[in-house]
Amino acid sequence: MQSPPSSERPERALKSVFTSLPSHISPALAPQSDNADPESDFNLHEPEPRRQPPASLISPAFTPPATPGNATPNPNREPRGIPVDTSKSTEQGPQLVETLPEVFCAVRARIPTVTGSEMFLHLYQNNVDNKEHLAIVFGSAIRSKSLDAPRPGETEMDRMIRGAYVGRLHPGRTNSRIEEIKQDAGVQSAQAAPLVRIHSECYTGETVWSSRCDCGSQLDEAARLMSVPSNARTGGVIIYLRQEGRGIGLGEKLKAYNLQDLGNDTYEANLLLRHPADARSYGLATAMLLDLGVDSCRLLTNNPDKLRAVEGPNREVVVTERVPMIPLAWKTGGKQGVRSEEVEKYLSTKIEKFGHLLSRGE
Ligand SMILES: Nc1nc2c(ncn2[C@@H]2O[C@H](COP(=O)(O)OP(=O)(O)OP(=O)(O)O)[C@@H](O)[C@H]2O)c(=O)[nH]1
Repeated sequence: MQSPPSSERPERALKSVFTSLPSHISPALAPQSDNADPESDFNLHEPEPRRQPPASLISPAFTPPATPGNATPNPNREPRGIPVDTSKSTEQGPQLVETLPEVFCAVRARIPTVTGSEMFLHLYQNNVDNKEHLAIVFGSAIRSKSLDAPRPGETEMDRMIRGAYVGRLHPGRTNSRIEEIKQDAGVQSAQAAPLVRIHSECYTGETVWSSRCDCGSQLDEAARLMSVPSNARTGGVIIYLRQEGRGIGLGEKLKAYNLQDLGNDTYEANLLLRHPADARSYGLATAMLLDLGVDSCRLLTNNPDKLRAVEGPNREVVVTERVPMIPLAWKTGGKQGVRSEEVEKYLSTKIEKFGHLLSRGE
């Protein structure tokens, strides 16, 4: 069932949630008016404010993404891309940032993974928050423009230490070979659209084994798909955004979990805490993709809001295909992935209330 556009959903849902508030929930939690509370960390109708996030939203200093899973669930049944043309969409989409943030890749390093595949971890800084957002890049042809650009006064050793080199580092190497960087950039522009996943940080699902959601196995599966030969040819990127708990932060997400144990779903729990059902934005992802030379992509997602939001306000990045993100437990008949009563409810809520493009038969 297609749910209403995201911009209409919160208010409508608020009414039904608050008219049926259980007696143990304080009426103080209810919003004071139809508009978002000006004191609130988030406003449903305004673009994300350009200021330092409150302390409660700052994620732990570094939450490393889980290493990719090492088994192939079903190599003969990889999800097939579905062509999309978001420019023809008549539905009201998600709220978009007006201008793209500025991003800057400070450093990258080669990371060999436990599966044997290799990726380059790119650490980004930006002008809208003080978090270290990451791009996990599969394949050597996708390169960051801001990383490769020469920096004043730097030596060849400086360049190699911050990862602005081509090929591989080895003991005794003395040159980052700037000319080859330019050649690589030319090759990149001729390539087909790479597979892209925009992943939002989930400390509970990726690090401390939570079975309330399938975020950890989604991250593993995205990394696995980027390494299969058909995708390895185009290269792949996982943009890892530090917007924990759909943007409400870890502390608030833990409160939401307690509200879920009290009988609310993930959607209602956010509203009871006076947050939007989904407080994320994707302007940083768009800007990071552009910095990586990716102006069209095949996007691995079921989330219709993400599909349009990642393109940016002026369709700076075009999504040519949507590749479904099928839960690993469904795909493998429960042999891999997350299985629990909670994750089933989490997935049902995504479909029924967030309008995710996923059905039980997949
Ligand atoms: N507030 C809140 N956030 C949650 C909950 N469960 C998971 N999350 C967060 O949801 C985010 C994961 O969503 P994603 O997998 O990136 O994206 P999605 O909207 O589910 O869409 P897909 O691309 O189809 O997976 C992470 O930031 C998690 O921390 C929950 O119960 N409440």
